[in-house]
This record gives sequence, C-alpha cells and structure tokens, in this order.
Amino acid sequence: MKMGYCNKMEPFTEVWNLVCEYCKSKITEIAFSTWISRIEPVTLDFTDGVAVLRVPNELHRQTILHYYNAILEEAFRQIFSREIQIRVCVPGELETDAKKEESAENSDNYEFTFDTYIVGSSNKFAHAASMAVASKPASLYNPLFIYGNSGLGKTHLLYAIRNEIGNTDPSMKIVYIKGDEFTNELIEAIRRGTTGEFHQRYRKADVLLVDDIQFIAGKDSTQEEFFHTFNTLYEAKKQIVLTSDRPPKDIATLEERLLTRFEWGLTADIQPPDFETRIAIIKRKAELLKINLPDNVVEYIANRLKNNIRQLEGAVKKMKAYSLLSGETMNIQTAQAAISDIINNDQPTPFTVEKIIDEVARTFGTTVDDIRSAKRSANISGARQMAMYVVREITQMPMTSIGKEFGGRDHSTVVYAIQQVEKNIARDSKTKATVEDIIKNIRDR
Ligand SMILES: Nc1ncnc2c1ncn2[C@@H]1O[C@H](COP(=O)(O)OP(=O)(O)OP(=O)(O)O)[C@@H](O)[C@H]1O
Repeated sequence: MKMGYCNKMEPFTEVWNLVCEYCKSKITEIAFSTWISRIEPVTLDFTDGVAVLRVPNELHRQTILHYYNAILEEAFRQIFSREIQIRVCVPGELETDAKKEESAENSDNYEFTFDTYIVGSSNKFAHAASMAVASKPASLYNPLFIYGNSGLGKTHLLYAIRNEIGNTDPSMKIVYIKGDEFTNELIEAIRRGTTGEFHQRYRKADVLLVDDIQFIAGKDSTQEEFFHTFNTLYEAKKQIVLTSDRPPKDIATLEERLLTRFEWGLTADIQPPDFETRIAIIKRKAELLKINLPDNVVEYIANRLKNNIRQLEGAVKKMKAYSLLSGETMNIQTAQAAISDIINNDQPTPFTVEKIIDEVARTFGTTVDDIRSAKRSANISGARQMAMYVVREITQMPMTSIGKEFGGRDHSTVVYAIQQVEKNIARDSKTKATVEDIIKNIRDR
C-alpha cells in the first residue's frame, strides 16, 4: 500500500486511519481500544521522517513507547515503504499547544489594572490612594508610598497606575523601575561614564514608579542619586510612587533626608487579605483562567493560604495545569496537591556565597569581581570585609572555606576581616544597620 504525499501533513487523519487498520489486525481489540484508539495524530513530516502523536497523559506515553512503538513504526513502513519515527507527546508540550497555551496564557496574563484588582478591607486605602494618583497625577499625594509584605499586590497597583495614566494621556512619560535595578543601572552608568543619560532618563519622567525602594537603602551613591532625582521631579510637580516591604522608618539604612521625603506625601499599607477577600480573589482568578472551581474547593484554598495573594493565584494556576495535563477534576484532593506544591516551592532558596557577595557589592557600589579580586582600594576592601562577615554570619562556613571563596585568601585574613566588621558594628550604629539591611535584602530577593 503506497500513498502520494506532500511534505508535512497536519493532522494526518487519513494516514492515521490506515495505521489504525494495520494495528487492529495485529493486536487485541482491548489493547487497541485502550491504547491506540485514544491517540491523536498531530503532524506527519516527510522531510524529517517523523510522525508526532498526542496521548492524554504520561502513563499513556510510556505504554506506547514501551509496547506499541514498534508496531506503529511497522504500520508506517507498510504504508509508505520508508522509515517514519514516532514522537509521542502529551498535552501542553508541542508548539501548537504552546501557541494555544500562549493565547490561554495571555488570558492568564491578564493585565495588572484596577479592574482586575480585588478590593477588601486589607487594601482599600492603598487602592483608593492609587486610583486618586492615577486620576490626578501629582496633585493629591506626592509621593505615594505603598508598603506591605511580599505578594500582596504592590506591583499590581503600580502597574495599574501606569496603565491608567498611560491610557488617559499617552503623552505622559511614565518610568517604572525596581529599586535594585536602579542601583545596578547607576553603577553601570558610572562605570561607562554615562551618568548624564541616566539622569535624563529619570529626571525627565512625568511619573516615576519605583518598586521595592528598600533596595536602595545603605547604598551611598544610589541614595545620593535618588535624592536628586526625587527633588528634581518633586519640584517640577511630577508624580512619584514608591513601594516597599516596610514603612520608611523601618528601612534601617535609609538616609534621613530620604526618609523625610518619603513621608511627605501619603503612606498607605497593604495587609494580608481577610477570608472574604481571599474567596473573592480565588474566584476571580479562576474566572480569568476559565476554570470552574466548586465552592468547597475555593474555601479549602482560602482557609489554607492566608498571607500571600501570589500563592492564592499560584494554587488556581496549578489546578488549571493539572486539569489540562491529566484531565483531573477540581476537587479537594487536587487542591491539596496544588497547595502542597506551592508550599514546598515556597521554601527559601539557600543563601549562596555568590548571592551574598552580589548584595554587598551593590551596597558598596562595586562589583562581585572586585570583591573577589586582589584590589585594595578602601571601598573594595571594606566591601570585601563586609562580605566575609555576612558570609560567616549567614552560612557559618569555616574560615578557610570563606577564604577560598574570596580569591584564595588565607584563614588569618578572614579572621581579621570579621574582627574589623565586628569592631565597626560595636562602635557605630550605621554599620550594624547596614549589616541588617544586607541580610534582609538577601533573604527577600
Ligand atoms: N487585590 C488583588 N486582587 C487581585 N490580584 C491581586 C491582588 N493583590 C495581589 N494580586 C496578585 O497577586 C500577585 C502578586 O502581587 P504583586 O506582584 O503585586 O505583589 P507584591 O506586593 O508586589 O510582591 P513583591 O513584594 O514580592 O514584589 C500578582 O499576580 C497580583 O496580580
């Protein structure tokens, strides 16, 4: 049996019917109906000699690969008198699926707007203030300082402000930046001698939105730069919105002059959502992801994930993924699995020496390479001593191993460095605050 063919068939139903006929003649009816009849033909590519088949789940894939691969290849050989290799995929794996997923994703990736923000007692003040700022930039609260723990919707509000202002007045120059990126960009600009461009970018904004401003604290040149940016914008009556995980007064190494400025406008906090708000959020996320969650499942999730909206959203997404991949229904068992995945994934990542040196480098306005190098300028030596101290504090690594991490320095150098930092901590509160902020930033990152 031979067929004329073009290079790629998508899907290849006719050919597939022939393959099925062949298999039926070789295996039992039960085996056929259990395994072969549930295969979906996806593409047949003659150039590569590959047939892609889709099966409902991983177990099915493994069975086909182990027990039916040979017979399927034989069927193709009979039909085309040539070798065709079989590739078996499960839903979600293929490009076509990727595209479908992408469009589904896009609907998942709903925009961070005021429309998609659920308001409850825990966030209504921050929400109202953000709406006010978005409707009349720089006339009501300037700066607006929003703070709250991770995953409670600070970034969502910043984006909502950006979207709202951008839609109302597309001519507005809106700049969004994260505090640590601001630091990185500044260090880079100083290194390349392009600070002029850096100033322009931020000081010419109509609206400046800085997420996680706490990351600039303790970093002298960044704070200096931000101070001037702030003043320029404020005096030109431009809107500034800042977010942080703490209120200004709790950012230990924030310069006094910045602290005062951050409190000039309005400070609004976001607390963890109450039960009703959690229920509303889960339902809304499920609706946006186009999945149907029974009320008992919604309540089950709301009773277990209380402090972080990102996790609530993660649970709903996980449930959708389970249902797409294995056709599982939305019940308490699936919710249980989704939640335990999230809680397990939520374990803090271990502190690596790299991560620690990176944060210290940022704080001192230098680089990881410099800290690990033999350079001896005061700032780099100070950063190196601090990095050794923090590595010891966090990891309890032996001194000799710490030495190796810092360009092969010996035990006594590490001991000396740590003693120096200890002395500084004892005699000035700024060093102590710097250490605390560095450790907190490493944890939060
Ligand atoms: N009130 C809300 N209504 C709807 N979705 C929300 C709400 N609050 C947070 N979310 C969603 O939760 C997720 C986490 O929110 P977001 O990233 O804004 O948190 P964050 O406070 O900026 O956290 P981090 O400090 O870790 O950056 C986002 O997907 C956001 O859309």
